[in-house]
Parts: sequence; structure tokens; C-alpha cells
Amino acid sequence: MSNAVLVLEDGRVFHGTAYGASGETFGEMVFNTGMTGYQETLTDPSYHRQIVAMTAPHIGNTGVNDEDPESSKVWVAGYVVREPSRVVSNWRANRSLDDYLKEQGVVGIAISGTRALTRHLRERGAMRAGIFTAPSEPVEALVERVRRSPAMEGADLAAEVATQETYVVPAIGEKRFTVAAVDLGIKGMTPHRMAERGCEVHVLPATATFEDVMAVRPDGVFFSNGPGDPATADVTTLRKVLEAGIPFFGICFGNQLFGRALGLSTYKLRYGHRGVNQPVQDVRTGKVEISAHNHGFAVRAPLGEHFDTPYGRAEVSHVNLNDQCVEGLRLIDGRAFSVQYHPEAAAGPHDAAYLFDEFCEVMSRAQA
Ligand SMILES: NC(=O)CC[C@H](N)C(=O)O
Repeated sequence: MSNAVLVLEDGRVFHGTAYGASGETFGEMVFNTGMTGYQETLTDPSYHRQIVAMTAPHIGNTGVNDEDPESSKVWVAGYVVREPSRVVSNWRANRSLDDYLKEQGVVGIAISGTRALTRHLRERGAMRAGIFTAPSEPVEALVERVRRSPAMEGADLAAEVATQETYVVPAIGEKRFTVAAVDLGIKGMTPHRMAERGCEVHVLPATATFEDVMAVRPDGVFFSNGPGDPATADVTTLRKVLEAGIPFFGICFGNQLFGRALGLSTYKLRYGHRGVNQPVQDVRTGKVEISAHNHGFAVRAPLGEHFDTPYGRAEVSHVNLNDQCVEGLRLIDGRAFSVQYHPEAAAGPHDAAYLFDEFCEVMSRAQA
């Protein structure tokens, strides 16, 4: 096993052993608290340009299979674990996580201090970092190089991960709706959840114009999750969709863009939410959902009151009970809504699956 080092931009350094591919990598250092779902995490395009540390102490136990990835490749810029599993134990596994990371060229590190790292990030906030295997330069030089790497704030990344060509995910069973889904970094489970409910999903490139969206003759429009700073994204297409009164649903990045289209702003959270057990309350029903999250930015909006937007009155529909951050938005008339978290639940609990049913109901009302 060869040496490796994790270097943070504020000079904090963690020594450990190389895991996965060797070399060096840079990204925003974040942590994920999920006890399960490392394959889904690794292949979530929203993690593009982020180095992800897992707080669960054993990673790789169930190896890697061909069914769980959320996209065709690993997107994380680097991977930090405490103790890689020495054995692979699952009937679906066809290789080890270590081999998979090597094959995908993902540089990782195993450190004993994932708890110290997480506490550091909670206090100081997410920051730039680098992993270097068999480093040949002194640590001070590595810190300098980390400081010169690009920051997440202001990063426009959706087009780097989204499909270049439109593709169609057919409805499972009888087709009831046509959905135009704008891909900003979409996870595979999302169109699948819609297809299960009778949607034929046309997944369009991130650069899709209003005309491209309308060419699909959609019953509803969907904006996906995705990497980068939502303040950089263009919301022209979404504004036209809302102006036309077409049913709209958004997830994560899609929620942030919906917020911006409504005239709200977004801001960077200190260290974000990444995991599968975040408590979110639906303000309409008071019901609490345990939900999957992956976001470092949030929408700034008034809680507990209706506010005016160019498309009618709106409200914050969901709130995170840990930090009161905005987790959902909706127009009061119900035709457009979005959530900051992950009802597609890959990985994660299925408490929020009803949101896909709601989208279908809105489309069904609009068809009538
Ligand atoms: N999963 C997502 O869509 C993430 C959205 C955005 N990049 C954020 O970090 O907040």
C-alpha cells in the first residue's frame, strides 16, 4: 500500500494510504453521511468536481454491481474513506470498489481521521482540497496548488455532465404523459420513477431552448439535479415554461433554478447536506419525511408566508428541520413545484415518492 495525502486549502493535512487510482486530483471537499449507497453517490453527476468523504467507517463491503449506478461513470473528483473493506460480500457484486475506482481513474485515499475531517468541514465550511498519492513535493507546495484550483462558487458545470443528444425513456405500461426533462446532471432513477407512472420521458440537453422543449409537445416539464453553482445557470427556458403555464417539477438544481426564475436568489451553505437521513417537513400537512440529500447551495425565500412572483403567488413548501433551510417551493395554484432533496431515492428512503404522483396529477388536471 502506498502513501497518500489529503490537503485542504486552509493547510490542514491528513496522511493515509492510496485507494483507487494513483495520481492527484482537486475538488471541493464535502462529506456524505449515508450508511448505504456508495455506488449511487459515486455516479451522481451532481458530485462532479467534488472530493467526497464518507463518514460511514467501512466502505466497499458490498463491492460494485452493474445495476446500482446512477449514470455511466463515476463523477466524484476524488474519494475519501476511513477503512476500505478487505472483502467483497454481496451476490450482485462483480468486482471490488478499489478495482472499480482504478478502472474509472478516480484517485482516493483511506485516512483514519474521517471524523476529524468532517468536524473540520462543519466548522470551517466546504473548501478546496487535493489528494496526492506518493507525493513528491513538500506539503506547503501542495497547499499552494490546492489554493490555485477552481472554487465551487461561481462554477457553471451542468453542460459538462449533461447529455449532448436527446434520448427517450419509454413509459412502463400504458403511456399517460409526455415529459420534457432538461438534463442538468440527471440521475438515472429520476426518469425511471416517472416512467413507472406512465410518463414517456424525453431527456433534453442542458442547453435546451423553450422551442426544443415545446417540440416534444410535453404535458409537463422537469428540470433535474446537477453540479455547480445555481447562480450561474441560465433560467430563460424555465421562465418561458412558467409563463406558458405548463406543469413544472424540479429536483435539487431544478429547485434552485425554479427559485431563481421566481425572482429569488441562491446562496452557498457552509457545508451542505449530503446523506440519506435528512428530516424535511411538508408545511402544508406538517408531515415529516426522511429524505436523501445532496446540495451545497440553497434558495433564500421567506418562510411561512405567500409571496408574489411573476407567475402568481408562491410559498416555501418544505423546510429542513435541522437548519430551517428551504427544501421546496411551489406556486399556490399548484401547477409548478420543486424540491431541493431527492424523491427518486437512489440511494435513500422512499418517503418523498408521492411528489412524482403529484406531478402526474398536475399534468392530468392540465390535460383535462
Ligand atoms: N444535487 C444537486 O442538484 C446539487 C445542486 C447544486 N449543485 C448544489 O450543490 O446545491
